[in-house]
Amino acid sequence: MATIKAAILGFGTVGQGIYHILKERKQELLEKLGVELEVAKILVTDASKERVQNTLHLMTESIEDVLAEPGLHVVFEAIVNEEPAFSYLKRAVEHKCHVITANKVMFAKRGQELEQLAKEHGVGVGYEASVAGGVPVIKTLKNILLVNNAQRIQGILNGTTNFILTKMRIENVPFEEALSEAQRLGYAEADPYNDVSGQDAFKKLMILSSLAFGEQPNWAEIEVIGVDTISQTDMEAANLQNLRYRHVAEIERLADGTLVGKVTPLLVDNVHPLYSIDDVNNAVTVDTDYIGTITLVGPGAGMYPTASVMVEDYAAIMLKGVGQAVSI
Ligand SMILES: NC(=O)C1=CN([C@@H]2O[C@H](COP(=O)(O)OP(=O)(O)OC[C@H]3O[C@@H](n4cnc5c(N)ncnc54)[C@H](OP(=O)(O)O)[C@@H]3O)[C@@H](O)[C@H]2O)C=CC1
Ligand SMILES: N[C@@H](CC=O)C(=O)O
Repeated sequence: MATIKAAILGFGTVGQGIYHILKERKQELLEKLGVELEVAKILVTDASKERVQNTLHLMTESIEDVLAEPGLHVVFEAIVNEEPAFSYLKRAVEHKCHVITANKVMFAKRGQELEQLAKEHGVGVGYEASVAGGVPVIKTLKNILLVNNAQRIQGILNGTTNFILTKMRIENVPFEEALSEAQRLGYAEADPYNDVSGQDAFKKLMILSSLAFGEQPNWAEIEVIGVDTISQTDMEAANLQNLRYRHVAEIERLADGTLVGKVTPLLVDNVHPLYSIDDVNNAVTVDTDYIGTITLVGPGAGMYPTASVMVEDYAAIMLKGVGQAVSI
């Protein structure tokens, strides 16, 4: 039986989730993939801090140390921001490792470059977790857009803001209190500005745009408005009219070929498809020419939903081969 070595970059909510799942599903992965997956290195900024029992010996603060691990086969990246994440994954790819990322800030900007590099080196890139947490929107789009053309994508792409809006509406708690709860539950970004300002949903929308339309619009032309402008008074007024606030990201290809998009709070009525999407859930609706409209719904953030789709990405690369795992 072959043992395959994995490294985890970042050991917060998502990185720890990957570690737990690889441990908990060791036997199932062995049966399904025919290999034993062993976490050989974990990269953090402070290697002296023990986050999970019996992992101190795996910790390092150096990417050189990670890449020096003999037989390293896959790198799971769950750190934050474009850099050093992109440079680390670039080096991992050049090292002939498959790379799996949850980092939408990096992937929105450098994803296409990373995929090209991976192709040249014959390794796979998984990025399901970078959009809508546990909702399998990336693999669904890859599967249906071989024949169908996407016309429009609309959705709730941020779990934290949907959680906040739901708590404010149902429990009448102030914005700040709902945000603290989202942070405690591991939904919010290290800097929650990205969630509440709409920047996190915007990056996810750009990743979907690359996949669905083969390109991204000019970022400067996309209007991005966060939920931090919504007060409890606004929420009460909406409630009285049986309307609900949703933070909606959308992008559409116009007849002249132009891509137009926006990220903004929207008041929806009870016949709108996003009306019933509460809590940390996300929803993504895709209009296509042949299938028509499909909607995917599920947890948009959190340790296990996010980490599990990263492990699924790796399993898919192992089972189907690199050609099918990388983006179309
Ligand atoms: N939380 C969620 O539900 C989801 C998160 N994501 C994405 O996954 C990524 C990780 O998120 P999350 O786990 O919540 O974040 P956390 O803040 O919980 O954890 C981040 C981890 O990355 C480490 N880290 C940060 N910068 C560096 C660096 N330069 N070098 C080495 N390690 C570094 C931190 O180390 P240290 O502990 O030493 O500070 C920490 O362990 C982000 O890109 C996020 O957008 C995607 C989908 C869902
Ligand atoms: N902070 C993000 C985490 C997942 O991408 C969110 O709340 O959606």
